[in-house]
Amino acid sequence: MTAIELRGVTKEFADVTAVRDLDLTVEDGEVYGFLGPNGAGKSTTIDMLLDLVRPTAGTVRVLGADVATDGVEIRRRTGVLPDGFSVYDRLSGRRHVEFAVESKDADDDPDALLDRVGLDGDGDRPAGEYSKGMRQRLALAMALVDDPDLLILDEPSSGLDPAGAKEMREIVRAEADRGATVFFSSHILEQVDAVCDRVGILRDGELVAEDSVEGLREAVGGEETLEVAAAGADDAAVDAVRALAGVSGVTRDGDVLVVNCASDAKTDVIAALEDAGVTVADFHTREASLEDLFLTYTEGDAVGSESDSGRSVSGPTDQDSVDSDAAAPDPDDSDSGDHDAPDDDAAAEEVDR
Ligand SMILES: Nc1ncnc2c1ncn2[C@@H]1O[C@H](COP(=O)(O)OP(=O)(O)OP(=O)(O)O)[C@@H](O)[C@H]1O
Repeated sequence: MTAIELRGVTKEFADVTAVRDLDLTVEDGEVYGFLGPNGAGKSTTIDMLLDLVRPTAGTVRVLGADVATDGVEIRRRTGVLPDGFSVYDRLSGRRHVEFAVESKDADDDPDALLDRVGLDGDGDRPAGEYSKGMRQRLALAMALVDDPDLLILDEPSSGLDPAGAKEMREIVRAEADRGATVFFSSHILEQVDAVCDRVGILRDGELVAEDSVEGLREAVGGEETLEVAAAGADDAAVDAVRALAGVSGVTRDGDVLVVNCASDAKTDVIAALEDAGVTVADFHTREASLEDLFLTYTEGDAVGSESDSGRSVSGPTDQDSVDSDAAAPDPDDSDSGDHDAPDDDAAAEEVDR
């Protein structure tokens, strides 16, 4: 069975197309890393999986059901770690987990879940005293309630220290071993390496690559990163480099141009810069890191180009938005249902983030 299936999904907010004609399939039991730079459309896609935002076009199916009509059943089987999780300051961490257990009518031991996410000993403290990383751990404990068939984690490593990020990866792997499907977003490729079966890279709302991390590496194989100290390089010089055969991306890091290119294109790069009147003070190559790989897919045309996507990128607006405080439980609201999703009749047309 497919755990997640998006077909031709587009989401437009006023003059911003956040997601564009997206086809995406995640199979049952897969760990899928959903990557992209800031503003690529990851959270919007996740909001559509949760029916917090309705697509402008296309269909969204989760766990074999239509999110628009079967939201209650889907949410019962799904654990969510939302972006920007907010806590109830005065309530203890344990009370948050208890609430998640009650809202799913489950029988998990809250202390066992707190223990699992490394919050043993902190369960009695008010969550308002928790650090950012502790809040993230708490959100994960709540997402794990009732052994969900699908875990949707939005930037789960955000705020975690390296040990916390490693523990998060171990939990993700353990959940997959149990048979759960895990879909999580990140803008850091390192965090999904070693834990994801497959990675999809989103850029300007479109899926620009989808493969295992190893497959992505192979796809850009033979590439090297050339760092050129070229203080005087203007946009025309950068464009000349970008136009060369064998060059897949150019970014600027201060006075240094970082060029992803085939190894036999290096001399052409230097020659093109010199032809453009640029004095090359120094250059060297470095091994492709995961970060380079990510940049190759997401920022290949980022330097010196006018908005090449044709997309107007403005900040979120309040237009047509509703306030959706879906992240934290409301212990005073006995009808509030799952902590991680709105009631059906409250399904938000748009989310104010
Ligand atoms: N409610 C909204 N109203 C208007 N524009 C929005 C709204 N929500 C998102 N957008 C826009 O849609 C685009 C994608 O945003 P989204 O939050 O989905 O990106 P993201 O990949 O999750 O980014 P980040 O990594 O920074 O969280 C951005 O241009 C953003 O400004």
